Amino acid sequence: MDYEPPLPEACKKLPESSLPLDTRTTMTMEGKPSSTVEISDCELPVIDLDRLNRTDHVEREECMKDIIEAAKQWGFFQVVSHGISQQLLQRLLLEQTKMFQRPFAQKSQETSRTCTYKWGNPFATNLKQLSWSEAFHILPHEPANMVDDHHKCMRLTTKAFATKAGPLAEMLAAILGVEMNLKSRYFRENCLPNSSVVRLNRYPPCPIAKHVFGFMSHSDSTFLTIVFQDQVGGLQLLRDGKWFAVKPNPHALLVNIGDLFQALSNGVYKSIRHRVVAAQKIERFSVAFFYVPSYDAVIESHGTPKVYRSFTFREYKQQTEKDVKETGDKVGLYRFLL
Ligand SMILES: O=C(O)CCC(=O)C(=O)O
Ligand SMILES: [Fe+2]
Repeated sequence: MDYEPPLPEACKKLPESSLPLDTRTTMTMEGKPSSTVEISDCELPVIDLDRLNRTDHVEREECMKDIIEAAKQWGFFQVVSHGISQQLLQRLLLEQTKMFQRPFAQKSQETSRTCTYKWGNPFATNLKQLSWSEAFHILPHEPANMVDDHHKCMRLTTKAFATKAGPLAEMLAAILGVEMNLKSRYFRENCLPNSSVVRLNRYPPCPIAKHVFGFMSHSDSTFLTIVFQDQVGGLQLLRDGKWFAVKPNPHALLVNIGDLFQALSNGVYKSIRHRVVAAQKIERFSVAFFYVPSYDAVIESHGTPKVYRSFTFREYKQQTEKDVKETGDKVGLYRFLL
């Protein structure tokens, strides 16, 4: 199909990586990824955010405690009653599908400051680093250069989603910040709507799913990430040295702690490595909302003794981009250890 990025050709140019056993998966009848014995499902905490609206303050505080505990113990959790309607999420999925169904040649030209098309990993040094996927990186609140009607609908829907996801992220971040006596205005001042980023992800069917990931193992360079995924599955997270599959929950959004919150909390909240296993016969879609600050924001560890030195978000981005260019992967927070 002329809309597929040339992932098979990119694979041929890369050496095989020796994948550890735990990365193997088998396929179900429908070609969905399913775990072999090495990978178990994990029951991520599901937090009902409606409890924050209760008049009973004990209920509200219990809910905040659950959020804080999930961020400490898991670094990943699910939220329901999150305030983003199913209608909007389904529209986003539809618009995203249409964007990806345009010819590859047309998608590749999408390189404006506010919307960039990416596929694979141009800096991969082996198959394990390739990422069998394509994505649009969008600055949802910036004025867009609307190329066509598809584009226009996708941008408007992405903006509507970000308009809801931003305040949701800010509320969760503020709750998590209380635990480390962070000033209540820290996130409001540093994470303005126009610094957030949305990534629309598509994972094409992958004939060599045993040799390549849909999305290589990584942690997010964010405070928080909010993910909406379809029902295909494939997301896995690393916990106590073992990979676990995250079962899609149609009513929930996923929330994960990113590197910046791990640094800010002096390592109390965990930015967990995660990856996506490719499916052999079906495509998968997801949308990630990245809650990040402006480039000048200072990330300073709150705790003693400090584990990380202070850095600006600009410094962090520059360092991770340099590492990715040189090695195919980012080193991340390790670079900022004291
Ligand atoms: O597709 C997913 O479920 C996760 C995507 C992801 O990890 C990311 O975009 O950073
Ligand atoms: Fe991620």
